[in-house]
Amino acid sequence: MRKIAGAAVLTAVEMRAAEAGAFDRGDDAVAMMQRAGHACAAAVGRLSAGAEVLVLCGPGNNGGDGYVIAASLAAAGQPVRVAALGAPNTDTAVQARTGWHRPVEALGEAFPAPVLVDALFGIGISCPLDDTVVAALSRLGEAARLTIAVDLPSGVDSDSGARLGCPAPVDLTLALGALKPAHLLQPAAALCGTVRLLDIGVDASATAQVIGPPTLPEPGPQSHKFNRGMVAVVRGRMAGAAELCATAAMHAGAGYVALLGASMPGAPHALVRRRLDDEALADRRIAALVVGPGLGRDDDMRALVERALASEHALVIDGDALHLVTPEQLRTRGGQIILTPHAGEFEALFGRSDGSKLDRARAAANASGATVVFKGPDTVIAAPDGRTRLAPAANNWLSTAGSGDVLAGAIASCLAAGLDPLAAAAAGVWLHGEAARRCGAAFIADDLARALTQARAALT
Ligand SMILES: NC(=O)C1=CN([C@@H]2O[C@H](COP(=O)(O)OP(=O)(O)OC[C@H]3O[C@@H](n4cnc5c(N)ncnc54)[C@H](OP(=O)(O)O)[C@@H]3O)[C@@H](O)[C@H]2O)[C@@H](O)CC1
Ligand SMILES: [K+]
Repeated sequence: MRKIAGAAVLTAVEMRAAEAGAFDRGDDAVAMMQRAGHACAAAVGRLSAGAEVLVLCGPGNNGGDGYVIAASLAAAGQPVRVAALGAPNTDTAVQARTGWHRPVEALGEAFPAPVLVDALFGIGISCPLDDTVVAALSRLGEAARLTIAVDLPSGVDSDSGARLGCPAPVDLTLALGALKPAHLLQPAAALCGTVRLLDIGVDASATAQVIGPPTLPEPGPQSHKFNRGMVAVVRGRMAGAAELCATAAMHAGAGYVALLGASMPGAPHALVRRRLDDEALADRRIAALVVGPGLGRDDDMRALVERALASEHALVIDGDALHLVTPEQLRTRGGQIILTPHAGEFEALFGRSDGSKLDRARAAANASGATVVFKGPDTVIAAPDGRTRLAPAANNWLSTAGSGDVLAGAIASCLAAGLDPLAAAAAGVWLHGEAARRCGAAFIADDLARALTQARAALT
C-alpha cells in the first residue's frame, strides 16, 4: 500500500489495456484477482484490528475482488461476512466466488458490521446506482466505523469522476494497479477519503500522473539574482492582485521580481517597481512574464495583453487576460505559454462542454498550443503534447480571494527557474498546495504567498 504522489492515472480503457498487456505476457485474470484481493485483505486486516468485516460483493470483477478479500480474511481467522448483489457474472468472479465457503447474505437485508468493504462496482459501472443499492450502502456505511472501497467507491464514473446515482463517501479507497481519474476529479475525489495504491502486477505507465514533490534547481556558488530566474508581473487595474502574484513569485524562489506599472514604493521592499513601457517589457533578462492578475478587461488592457504576446518572453496568462485572448491567437504566437484558468475563465476561453475535466484540459492544450492549468478543487494540467498532471486533494481553505494570483506567481517562479512549462505548472501547483497545508485554516492569500518560502524549503 503506497501513497499516490507520482502515480500513473489510467482511464478505464487504459486500465483494461494494461491488464490485457499483462495477460499477453503470460499472467492470467484469476491470478491477478487473487493478488488484488490478497493485497486489499492485508490492508483491511491491518486497519480493522480484529473487528468484524462485512464485504459487499457486486456481480462483476470488483465483486470478484470482494470474494477473494473475504476468503483471505477468513483464512487469517478474522470475523468476516459477505453480502452480495446477485450472483457473479464473469468467469473470474465466478472462480473467486468458489473460494468463499460460508453463507452469502442479500445486500438489502445484510446486518451491519464495524468495518464495511465496498466491492460492489469499480471501473465497470455503466449506469446510475439503483435506489435500493444506495439505501443499503448508506445504511451499512453509517453503521460502520470504518468504510473501505475496493478500487473506487461504488457509484462514481471512473473516467470523469461524476456521480452515478447517490454514492456514499468512504474513509479509504484502495486503488488497484493504478490511480483512476475519479480518485482525483470532483465530485468523486471527495467521496474517496484517503486514497492508497496497491500493486497488482500491472505495468501502469501512462501520460497522466499525480503531481508529487518537484525537483527544483538549487542556487549554487555561480548563482546571482538574474540567473536564479527573473519574473516580471504586469500591474493592471487592481494593484493588489499583481502585488500578491509578484510576492508569491519571490517566495517561491525567483531571484528578481519586477512589478511593471507601479511607481509607489512599499512592502515588500525586495519587489522592484518599474514603469510599464516598451523598454521594461523588452528586458531580455525576464525569464517569465505574468499578465492577467487584477488586470481589467477594457480596451487598454486588451492592448496591453497584445504587447505581452508580442514579446518573446515565456508567459503565464491568468485572470482577466484569459478573457482577452483566443486559442487561435495563442497557437499562432507559439513559444512557452502557461494558462491558469478557473472554471469560468476556462469556459470563456474554450467554451462549454460536457466532457470530463481531464478531456477538456487536454483539448484546450491541443487547441491553444499552451500548457493549461485548469484549476479548482481538482486541478488538471495538460500540455499540448498530451502529457497530463492531476493534483491530489488540497486544503479546501484555498478557496479564498487572491489564491489564484499566488498560484500564478508560484508557477511563474518555477518557469523562470528553467523548468519546462508542464513541470513548472506542476511544481507551482505543488508549492501552492504545500503552502496551504502549512497555513492550516482561515489563512489569507498574503499568508499563503509568504508560506511558499517554507514549502520551497521543504524540498531542499
Ligand atoms: N481483470 C481483472 O481480473 C481484474 C479486475 N479488477 C477489478 O475489476 C473491476 C472491474 O471489473 P468489471 O469490469 O467486471 O466491472 P465492475 O466494476 O465489477 O462492474 C461491472 C458489473 O456491474 C454491472 N453493473 C454496472 N453498473 C451497474 C449498476 N448501476 N447497477 C447494477 N449493475 C451494474 C455490470 O453489468 P452490465 O453493465 O454488464 O450489465 C457488470 O456486471 C475493477 O474495478 C477492479 O476492482 C482488479 O482486480 C484487477 C484484476
Ligand atoms: K467498489
